[in-house]
Amino acid sequence: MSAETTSLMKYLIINYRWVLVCFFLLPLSFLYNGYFAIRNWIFFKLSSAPKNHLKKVQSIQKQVQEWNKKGRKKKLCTARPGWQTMSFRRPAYKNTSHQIVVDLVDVLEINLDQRWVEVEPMVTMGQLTTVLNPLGWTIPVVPELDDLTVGGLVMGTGIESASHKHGLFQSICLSYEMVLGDGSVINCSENENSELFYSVPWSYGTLGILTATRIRLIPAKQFIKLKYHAVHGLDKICERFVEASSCSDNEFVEGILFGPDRAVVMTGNFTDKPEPDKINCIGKWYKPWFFKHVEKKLNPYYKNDVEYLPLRDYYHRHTRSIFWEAQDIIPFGNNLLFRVLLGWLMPPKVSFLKLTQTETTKELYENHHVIQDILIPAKHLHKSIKMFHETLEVYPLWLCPFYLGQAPGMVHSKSGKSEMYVDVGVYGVPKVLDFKPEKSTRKIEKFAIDHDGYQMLYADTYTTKEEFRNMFDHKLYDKLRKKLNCEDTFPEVYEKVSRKARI
Ligand SMILES: Cc1cc2nc3c(=O)[nH]c(=O)nc-3n(C[C@H](O)[C@H](O)[C@H](O)COP(=O)(O)OP(=O)(O)OC[C@H]3O[C@@H](n4cnc5c(N)ncnc54)[C@H](O)[C@@H]3O)c2cc1C
Ligand SMILES: NC(=O)C1=CN([C@@H]2O[C@H](COP(=O)(O)OP(=O)(O)OC[C@H]3O[C@@H](n4cnc5c(N)ncnc54)[C@H](OP(=O)(O)O)[C@@H]3O)[C@@H](O)[C@H]2O)C=CC1
Ligand SMILES: CC(C)=CCC[C@@H](C)[C@H]1CC[C@H]2C3=C(CC[C@]12C)[C@@]1(C)CC[C@H](O)C[C@@H]1CC3
Repeated sequence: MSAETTSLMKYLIINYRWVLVCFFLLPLSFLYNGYFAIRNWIFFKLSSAPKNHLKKVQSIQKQVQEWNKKGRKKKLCTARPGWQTMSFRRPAYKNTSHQIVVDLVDVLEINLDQRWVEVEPMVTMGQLTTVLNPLGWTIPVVPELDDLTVGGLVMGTGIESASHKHGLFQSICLSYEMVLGDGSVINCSENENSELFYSVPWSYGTLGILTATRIRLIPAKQFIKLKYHAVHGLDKICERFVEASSCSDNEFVEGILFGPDRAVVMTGNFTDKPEPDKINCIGKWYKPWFFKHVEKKLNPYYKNDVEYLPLRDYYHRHTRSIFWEAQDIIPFGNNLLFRVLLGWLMPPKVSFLKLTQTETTKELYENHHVIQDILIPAKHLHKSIKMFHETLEVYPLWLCPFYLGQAPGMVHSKSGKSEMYVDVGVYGVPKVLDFKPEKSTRKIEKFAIDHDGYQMLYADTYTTKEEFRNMFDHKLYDKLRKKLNCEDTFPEVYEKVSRKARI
């Protein structure tokens, strides 16, 4: 192909990706989701899920036992296709691993007396809210994006705007059922095999295969009363955000920084008594993208600083626009006409976007786009925002507070006492002229390490193995790896998440 043709192709792929997305990926996403909704519903009406679970776990045990009999030639990972995982990259290690089929996609039991729900690891956040919310219950932390799986959230991490109260996703899990490298099944919780229980989070499936988990339930009301606080000036923004995060009356706290000195801090509470004229069904297909709606609150003209959002609309408020990523995929996606005509098909499935992205798209995102979540003690919030501005100048920034306790494991507060942390989510095109993926990311990683912080590992990590072990506490993890003979069974976490492990 001539150079002119190649550059024309690249131009079209980059500037007209929306054609593929709107005419193919949106309808396909709708059909795919529709199929699974019906399939789930049938399985639950038949209440077949709980009965099948034991058989499905035995099939995993059998796969592991056969792998053992054949001499444990390759290390284990799940057979979930790499294009389906909620991260920009694909796991390269799957091609050289022994893949275990983990077909565990169901909600098993809802125990309202003891207030827990038992789910299989491939259950998604969308599935769980569909099930629980109509019953008047919820899990305390509901990570955004429908397609996040419980297994991925347990083995990696999960966060949302209730995390300042309830912690990261692993803090709401009561127990895990796992198949170990020798094919045995083990249960762990705070009171049973507790060292394994605390080692599972952030272990990325390198201690065993998760087959079920019990998650705490709390009563849910049908609306969230959401207050928008427009704040100007970085000092005031940090002060207001940290104050809101520390206020126990707030059940939900979130911030969106629209520029170095302007933000909207949002505080929310459950309610069943909405003021009718202030109900905003923000999840409706024709409604503006949530972050765009929030941005308008910066304008003093928009007086309405209190709204009532239906619960599921609130939980998935960023899903339709994939936070603010959809604007780089469908630039006119927030246009009223588009929303009215095609908004009901949004969002395109992240996995389909990943499956269909060309080398050109990938290169564009690699060199001109950042997707990172850095977890920093709240006392360093001001410094971290300035660092992000100097290093990247990407806006909006997502600010999500979370309570980080002292529990042992790879991620815990490093100050000797529980403290408030903030997830600073950076998703977008850097405006700085000297952005270089590796150099800029390593600068952010160093800032995190130097300030007792962490990096979410769905994102690219350029840390060396030594820096990685410096960021994440491997003491208990190494002990369990040895105790469970994981050395020749599962790769280490670093071998699954490092930049070299993903393509
Ligand atoms: C455990 C469970 C899992 C579910 N998972 C999904 C899902 O993933 N996707 C989806 O679209 N809908 C799911 N549902 C929703 C279900 O299909 C109903 O729409 C929802 O439970 C509303 O309940 P109901 O009041 O109509 O009565 P029913 O659903 O008939 O439930 C009455 C009671 O029976 C028990 N029960 C019902 N179904 C199950 C089951 N499958 N397993 C165990 N106990 C059950 C529960 O205690 C429930 O409260 C689930 C429901 C339950 C209880
Ligand atoms: N709001 C939020 O909190 C958000 C979080 N995220 C990120 O997305 C991630 C989840 O993505 P998702 O696609 O659901 O997960 P993935 O499929 O990406 O899985 C993440 C890791 O968990 C391992 N894993 C998953 N299921 C099992 C299991 N049953 N047994 C053993 N190991 C398992 C995978 O191992 P293997 O490679 O062997 O399959 C993989 O290493 C989270 O960790 C989080 O970092 C992204 C967006 C929002
Ligand atoms: C809230 C937290 C903790 C994280 C949110 C992360 C998400 C914004 C990203 C996780 C995976 C990302 C992918 C994309 C956009 C941003 C995420 C959803 C793409 C859809 C961007 C376009 C590419 O072509 C494919 C990407 C797949 C992963």
